[in-house]
Amino acid sequence: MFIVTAKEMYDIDHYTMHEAGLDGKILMENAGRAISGRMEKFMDKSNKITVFAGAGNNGGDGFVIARTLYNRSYDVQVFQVVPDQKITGDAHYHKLLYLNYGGRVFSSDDHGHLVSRLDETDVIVDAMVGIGISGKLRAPISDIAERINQSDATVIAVDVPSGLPADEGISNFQSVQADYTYMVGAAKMTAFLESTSPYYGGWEKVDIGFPASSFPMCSSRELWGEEQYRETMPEREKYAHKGKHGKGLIIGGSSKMPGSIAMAAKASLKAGTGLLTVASSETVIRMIASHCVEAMYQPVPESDGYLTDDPDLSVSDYDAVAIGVGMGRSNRSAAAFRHAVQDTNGPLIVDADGFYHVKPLLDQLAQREHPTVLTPHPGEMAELMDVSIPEVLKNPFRLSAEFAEKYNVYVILKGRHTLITAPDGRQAVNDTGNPGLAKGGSGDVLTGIVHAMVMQEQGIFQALCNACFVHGAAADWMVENSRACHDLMATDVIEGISMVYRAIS
Ligand SMILES: NC(=O)C1=CN([C@@H]2O[C@H](COP(=O)(O)OP(=O)(O)OC[C@H]3O[C@@H](n4cnc5c(N)ncnc54)[C@H](OP(=O)(O)O)[C@@H]3O)[C@@H](O)[C@H]2O)[C@@H](O)CC1
Ligand SMILES: [K+]
Repeated sequence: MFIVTAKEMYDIDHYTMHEAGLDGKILMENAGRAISGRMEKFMDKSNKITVFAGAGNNGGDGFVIARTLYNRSYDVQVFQVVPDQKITGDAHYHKLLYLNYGGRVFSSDDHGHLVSRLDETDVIVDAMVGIGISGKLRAPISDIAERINQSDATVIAVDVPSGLPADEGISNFQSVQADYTYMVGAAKMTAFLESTSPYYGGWEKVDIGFPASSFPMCSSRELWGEEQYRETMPEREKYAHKGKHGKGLIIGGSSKMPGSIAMAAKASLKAGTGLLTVASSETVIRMIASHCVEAMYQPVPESDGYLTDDPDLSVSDYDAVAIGVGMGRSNRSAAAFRHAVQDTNGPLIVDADGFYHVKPLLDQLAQREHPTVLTPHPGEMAELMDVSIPEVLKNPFRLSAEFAEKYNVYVILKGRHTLITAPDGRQAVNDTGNPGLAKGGSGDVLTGIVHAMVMQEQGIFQALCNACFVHGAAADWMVENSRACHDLMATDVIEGISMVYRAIS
């Protein structure tokens, strides 16, 4: 499923109508039919349905929904939230059809009727404003949005909840709070932002006949779910040997944080790494070796509990190197970090305290011949980019793309909707995961899975998307079967990896 901005959606729309030749009235018919069909699955004929219709094509969708349900004997009333003369074009055509079929349209200025109808309404359809919004919701629609939000009825939003644009970057907004949103044709960006996604309620995309080829032409952003995982995840070959699945190195750990690297190592092995070496101080290795007996261990010198550089550590011998987990922010480790950046001869994954060490080296990353992968959460991303955390949360798509392109890195911006970005601008939002993952250790486990995935045969971007998918799906499996979000531990997620591999292949 593609994720679009308003401009991209209008480009898809323009291509469909002017290149492919499908009439806009038919697109609108398809949108309204698809949404009313979905609504019928949870409604019965005793339900009273009230449609709020605006002037644009979003309102036009509302008139089709009203006509379709009215024609199937539902109790439907439409409240028009703009004067008659504002309804033009395809929306006007569908308003007339609705009237010709015998439907009735009321003005939302008739407050008495509006209030009494809302009192008896079971289902509200919000078709006031769609992706054509500009600025904050204006009166009288803003007042109606407030009334809708106070009502006990189930609120169904058409395309977006009125008040939300498709694009990221907003901070001052007022929106309808939907129970469920039917997004038309493609998912909209704001369905994945921390501040705006709750207004969508549950959601799904409805297909209305846009040509399949128009989406990749206009957007390079996808939602990554089971379908994409199944299509791209390589199968384990029957006669493969351990060398075929990657010889990996993880560097990190400090005496105060020995567990992080243990979890990353375990997750890497569980996710498929063929041969794994863990480079850390002897103190750390003593603490963790019995917890991950399958790994090999390479002691490096330490100072005051932090690892220091070992010039003899041949990082170039490994297929992929992950560095940073549990490493701490001591300058004693800076040389070890530089060593890894300069000499790694394959994908390099940087996480956690690694960001502190990588910041002065960002220009060097841009020169690396092999992929570099950074896996920050929003706080770390803000530090890397010298912006505020709210700024990252407001513009995750744009900032990730700018950073990835500037420094030639892949970025995994972690969060409820983890966002994966390639240096060439491709982006994917991971579709799995649950609040149980908001816990210490989750990131270490993800680093381990990413480390394993980049060594399996698949494109690097797909590898990162699949790593995020498996991480979230492992957590989902555990929460569905044996844990709750409250007690899910990072080590449980490692166990869950097996279940994902067994269940989905
Ligand atoms: N062919 C397609 O693309 C398809 C699109 N489809 C549907 O069309 C939708 C896009 O339609 P669209 O472009 O007509 O814009 P739309 O969202 O109805 O908004 C425009 C209206 O909003 C108003 N308005 C603006 N800002 C406002 C504010 N702050 N506060 C209050 N009002 C505000 C603005 O008023 P004005 O500024 O003109 O006075 C104007 O009346 C899309 O989301 C999908 O549902 C489907 O039918 C399938 C095919
Ligand atoms: K809407």
